[in-house]
Amino acid sequence: MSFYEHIDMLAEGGMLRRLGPVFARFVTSLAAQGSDAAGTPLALACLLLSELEGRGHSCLQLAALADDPSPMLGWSDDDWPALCAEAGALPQGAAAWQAYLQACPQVLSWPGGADHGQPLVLAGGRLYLRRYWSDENTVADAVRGRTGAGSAGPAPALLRQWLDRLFTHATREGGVDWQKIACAVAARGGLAVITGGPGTGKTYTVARLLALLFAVEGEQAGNLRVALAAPTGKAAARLKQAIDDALEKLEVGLDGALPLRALAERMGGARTLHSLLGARPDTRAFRHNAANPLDVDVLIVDEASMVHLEMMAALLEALPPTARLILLGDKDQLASVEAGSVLGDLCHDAQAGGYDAATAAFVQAATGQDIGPEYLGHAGALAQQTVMLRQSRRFGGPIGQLALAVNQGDAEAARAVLRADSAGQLHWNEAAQQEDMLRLAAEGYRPFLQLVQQGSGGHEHDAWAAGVLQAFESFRLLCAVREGEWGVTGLNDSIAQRLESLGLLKRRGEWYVGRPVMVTRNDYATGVYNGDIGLVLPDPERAGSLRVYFSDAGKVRSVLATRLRNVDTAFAMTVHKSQGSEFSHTVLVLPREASSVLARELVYTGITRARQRFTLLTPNPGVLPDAIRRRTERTSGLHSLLA
Ligand SMILES: Nc1ncnc2c1ncn2[C@@H]1O[C@H](COP(=O)(O)OP(=O)(O)OP(=O)(O)O)[C@@H](O)[C@H]1O
Repeated sequence: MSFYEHIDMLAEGGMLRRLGPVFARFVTSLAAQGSDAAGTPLALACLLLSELEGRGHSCLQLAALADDPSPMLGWSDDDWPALCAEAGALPQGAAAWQAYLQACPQVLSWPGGADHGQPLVLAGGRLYLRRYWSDENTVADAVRGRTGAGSAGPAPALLRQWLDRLFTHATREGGVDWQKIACAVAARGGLAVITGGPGTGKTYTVARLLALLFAVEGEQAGNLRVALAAPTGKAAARLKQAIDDALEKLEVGLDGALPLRALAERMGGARTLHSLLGARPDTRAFRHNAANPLDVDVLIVDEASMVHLEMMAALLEALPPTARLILLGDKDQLASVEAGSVLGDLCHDAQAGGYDAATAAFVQAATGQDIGPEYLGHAGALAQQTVMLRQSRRFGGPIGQLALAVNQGDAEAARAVLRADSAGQLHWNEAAQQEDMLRLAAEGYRPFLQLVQQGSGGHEHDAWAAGVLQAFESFRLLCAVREGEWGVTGLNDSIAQRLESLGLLKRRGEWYVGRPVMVTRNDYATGVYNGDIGLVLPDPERAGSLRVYFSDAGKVRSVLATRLRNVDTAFAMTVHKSQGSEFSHTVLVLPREASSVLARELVYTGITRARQRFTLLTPNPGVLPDAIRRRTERTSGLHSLLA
């Protein structure tokens, strides 16, 4: 078999993205040497690069080409050696690959090479698709510009005066109040990254930061343009609600010293990043960019772990240099579905701290606190603007212990927590059958479906729909994979069948009352975005017609069902798509077979979606320790660019 026949066959069999062979042929053909037999080392590199891009990596380390990337790709042991043999004489080792690629006319060697718009870029021992190379540089340049020397903020004494009033709770974080430090640090620069697990007070902190920024503005506070955003509508709505509530309480706590409620009202709603940047149909370009920047002084972005590289680059480009950016998120969660692991890369030093003497002195002056010696060091400028919140206020119980054990990669501890008595908060069905899953789903979805069946009963239709949407949020079934016996696609169908057999649903064709749907593609005409979740309910205006109801920044919005084209049923959804949401009872279903996608970050993200109850279903209990031990590594050059 020839190299190209082999890769076509792998693509046919689903082992490779279909794009890979097409891309490999396209790039090799550019140098007019592209008969199917020629240029195969480059074709091999393109194939691997395309495959990795599809799995969220922003580039390819040449070392991976020189080694066997099969474990990273989850391939069988035979395919890579076979492809290498078919590709002919290959460069041996990373240095030889470097020399070979540098000589290819399709590759821009950076720095130093002449730029003719080549599709590939070789930089720092990494091979990139040009787009990601450019995005990584945009992000790195913007981060450097926003964290470099010269960023001046209000005087530490002024910060101290307000911070002492805003943080009146006793310090509980082992003597260091990281929340207060986060506020001080964020107030002094053009960029701050605040990371922490669920319930560590990211929103609590950012509400106080806003109050602080308003306070130091004095009489000009009303002119401060603040924007709140998140990758999904749901996360945006949660952020807005939490900030409004916190500012309202703070105004009372400060005896009216700051008109925080009025300022919160002026801020307006929170938006998705797509809508903030002005996404347009049929183009990747946004309405807001460097030439038409966003009209903001402070931008707060929640759930930043979900923001992919391309979006972060677009956001930073559209942000005026004078504006302050605050990124909030949990660095340990799954990275974005699309390429990049931006928050993880930005938080490289967050755990260790690495604060230098200047930061320590500033923190002492602005908060009255000493950063413990264990957190001092010489990390870079970004680390000086990064704070990790370390104590969970909401997650102290068994769910929190489980999340911690998983995050630390301690499979034994995770098993022990799961098996211990947790007063009903944790449950592990170690040898789950489909029937167990169906029983749980019926029990979990019954309350919302009963509300649906009761109908609005003469009440205001939108208020009723809001209640149904809220009831739907109390339970969710999350899967690790899409396909197979324990994947989203099959489970959705079986759950719908079960609910129908129990008389909770009446399915008639694709659209039926009570069907939860997840939008799978941005649709600008109807204003729904990838990841939005809605419920199919009757149209109050037209008998027999159905609408899909979405919760949008605290309000209810609906779209005629037949206008939505790209949706999936969402009784079961992937852990990836559940990011940014929390449910009272979350059920995580792992598949029977271990795989490269089944990793620690996925299990951690699944667990931390649970507010009060977490149930784990494993048809094969052995996959759990395996998943906890495996880390998802994403290749990216961002950390090196920032170092
Ligand atoms: N310093 C504090 N003192 C008292 N209560 C606090 C403090 N910090 C946070 N809380 C409370 O703990 C709970 C969790 O805080 P918050 O919602 O801000 O966490 P979070 O990190 O944003 O969580 P998530 O990632 O799940 O959104 C809230 O009820 C909040 O009011």
